[in-house]
Amino acid sequence: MSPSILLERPRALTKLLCNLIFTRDMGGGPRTFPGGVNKWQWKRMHEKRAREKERRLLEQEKQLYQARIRSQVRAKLAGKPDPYSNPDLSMGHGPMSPTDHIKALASRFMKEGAEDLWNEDDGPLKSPPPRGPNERPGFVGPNGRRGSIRSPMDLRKLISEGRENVNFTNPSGNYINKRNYSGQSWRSFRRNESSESEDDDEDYGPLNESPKPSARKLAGNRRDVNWKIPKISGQRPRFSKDENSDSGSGSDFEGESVKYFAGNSRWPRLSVGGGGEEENEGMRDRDRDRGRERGVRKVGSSASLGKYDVKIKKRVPLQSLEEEVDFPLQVELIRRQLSKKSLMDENGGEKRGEESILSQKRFDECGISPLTVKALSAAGYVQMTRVQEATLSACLEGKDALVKAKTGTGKSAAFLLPAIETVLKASSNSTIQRVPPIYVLILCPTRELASQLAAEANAMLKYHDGVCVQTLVGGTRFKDDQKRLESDPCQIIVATPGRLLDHIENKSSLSLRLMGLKMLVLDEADHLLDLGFRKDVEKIVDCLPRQRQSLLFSATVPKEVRRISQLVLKREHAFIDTVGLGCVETPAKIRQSCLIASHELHFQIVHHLLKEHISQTPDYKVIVFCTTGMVTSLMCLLLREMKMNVRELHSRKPQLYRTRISDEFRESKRLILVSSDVSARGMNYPDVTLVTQIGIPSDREQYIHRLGRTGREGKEGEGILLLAPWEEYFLVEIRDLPLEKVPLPHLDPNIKLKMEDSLAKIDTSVKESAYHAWLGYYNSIREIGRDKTTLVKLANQFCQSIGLQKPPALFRKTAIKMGLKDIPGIRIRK
Ligand SMILES: Nc1ncnc2c1ncn2[C@@H]1O[C@H](COP(=O)(O)OP(=O)(O)OP(=O)(O)O)[C@@H](O)[C@H]1O
Repeated sequence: MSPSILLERPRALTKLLCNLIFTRDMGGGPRTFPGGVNKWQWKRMHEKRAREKERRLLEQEKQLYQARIRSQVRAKLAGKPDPYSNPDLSMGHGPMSPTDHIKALASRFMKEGAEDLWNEDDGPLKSPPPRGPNERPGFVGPNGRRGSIRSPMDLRKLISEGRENVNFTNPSGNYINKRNYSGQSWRSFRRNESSESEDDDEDYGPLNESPKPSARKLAGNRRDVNWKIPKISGQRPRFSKDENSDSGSGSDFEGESVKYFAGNSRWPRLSVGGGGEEENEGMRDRDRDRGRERGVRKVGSSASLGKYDVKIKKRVPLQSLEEEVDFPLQVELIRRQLSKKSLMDENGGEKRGEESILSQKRFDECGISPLTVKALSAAGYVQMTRVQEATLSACLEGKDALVKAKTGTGKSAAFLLPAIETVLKASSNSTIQRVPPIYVLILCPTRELASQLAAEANAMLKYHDGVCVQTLVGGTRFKDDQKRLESDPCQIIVATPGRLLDHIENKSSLSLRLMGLKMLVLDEADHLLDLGFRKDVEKIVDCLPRQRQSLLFSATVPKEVRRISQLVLKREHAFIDTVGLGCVETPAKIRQSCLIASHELHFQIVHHLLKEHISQTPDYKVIVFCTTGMVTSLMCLLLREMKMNVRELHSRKPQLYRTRISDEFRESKRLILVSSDVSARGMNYPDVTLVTQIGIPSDREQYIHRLGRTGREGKEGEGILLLAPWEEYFLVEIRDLPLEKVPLPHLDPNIKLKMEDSLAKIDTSVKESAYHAWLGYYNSIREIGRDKTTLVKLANQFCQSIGLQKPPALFRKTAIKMGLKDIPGIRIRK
């Protein structure tokens, strides 16, 4: 439309402007529907048309039916033979007799499984009122109830004549399914209901059941309980909270469920709460009465059987139930059942000696280089582990993969072997290049893990001359990295994201070398794709060639990670889960227990647990995980004061020290490592006998990884989680894991005094830093960090437990950042 036309035709201009404004306001795309309507109006219009069409068709059917009855009555009055009783007519294509017509309708609608054909307007919404002895349907008696002049056709008889397996009425006049009816009282029938009723398809609602509940209504009324799809037999689809339900009533309900009853004439109301059989019966009567009072329509639509429509049971629409029940919770329940089962299986397997992580397949059968096989044999690897067997062929084929396998099952070798093969293949294919390409990049979250992976890769490369690995991790001099990279060109790099990004952003030659990348591996992928690392990982991935193979490995793959893994993986990647859906994610041979005690007892309890473990385990090797670096430091100092053989490892320590301690702990026995989360993931310290976690881990995944430092390679292990009472909520997150709550041990009062003495000897600055770190850690945990007042109170409890008289002051800036500035109990530094 040219501008001049618009100026000449102001209406066209207005319309165009309206369209523009309208389109923007609605946030939709351009108007593409005829008649100037938007998509919603268009949709509504079509829905309305469809409804009208349906109504018209039903009206036609009704008229046809009435016409048949009229002609039959007329013929009868005129003394003529019933035109529809003519067998020629009824057998042929002519109009049917009313009886046959009803029979036909009945067979169409009343057969088993045909309930799906019933539309929402079918049948009476309320059960027919109880009839007096002289009352008949259709006749309005003096009491206002309907009766009938003529005896109604006995539809039940009609149906039962033609069909064996149809519905019968229960003693209260409601229909039940024949196969469920045994002539008992309705209640006792339900009680004695056998496993026959286990078939969901046989679960029907009562005669006067309202149609399917409105999704919105149900959702609106839903409370945070475990909803269960109820098993209902010949009764109103009833959901009730399990606590009061009569388990002997044969209702088949387990756990909590929703009670759902006809609260208004059309839609059932959903309520949560107790209510046994009696209450429900009473409810039903009340609903019936209410329906009567309001003159609820008692006959169905024209498509129904009119007053003979004694349909009483409408199958609970399974689809709608699936929508209404809390689906994630249903999944969770199933998961838990599977967990239990798998745990039992695993325990059974244990007994049969099936707990080994090894598979039957040998490395020399899987098509990897013989030199690698030789190196593996030298390292004592002959057979593959299960995860290696499950992943190796897909990885060697060049597929992208996301792999989940339990801790300590050999994931590192599972990606290092294909990585080495990739280098060998690429090296043999390439010509001499000016900048030696890096073929494999392995990202991992910690420096110690990077060193460990590089060491493992080097062991596998023992007989491959010319292939080498380098690490790029923080805590070392950047210039040294650069020199190393130049003097000793490598094909495999193991890096932590931060340091690698430094190199990429510094425009070192590394960026150029990464252009030849063939394979990217993310070890501890879920952690690397977590908020802390994701940005760096995204930036790194942006600098890598798109034509590459990507492998993601972890012992935990939460749903969000599965989704965002697409950042790195190709769409058609393989997801290899060797844990199995619904199976316990922790190794079966780790005994897990939990202790709940107030903060002031924590140090004593830790001391007691360690002493006990040492006395029982001559070759003990223990890791004590603390929430933060400074709390780790304090714990280590305290245990050292208590004359225990401890080392500390956390990010506050210089890298050289960290490496030394890590190596020492790997090689040693009879040593306790007090560590922050730097040792939580991937670290393979052999034969750790006990892992203790003090305070809540940052999340469920972190609990699993920390615990996984023990019980590796299918060996036995022990894990103890020590929580303060207010931290107990965390147990819900790990409820599917086999954790046993144990009572508090008896604590020696002398140890308490000794502990207090030892605490007094520790420098106040360490305790103050521990308080600040504690506050920062828990402030970042959603569940408690939101309630600042409570958080500060709890922090002050912790403060007292570490022997500080009053909480140390915070810098104003820090307090503001943490949202704690005006919270009572917080002291601000002047
Ligand atoms: N094929 C094999 N045969 C024998 N031992 C193996 C084999 N593969 C791996 N291992 C050993 O199993 C142990 C655990 O391996 P690894 O550290 O790779 O586990 P992981 O699954 O990566 O654990 P995490 O989830 O904690 O990172 C190591 O000691 C390793 O040497």
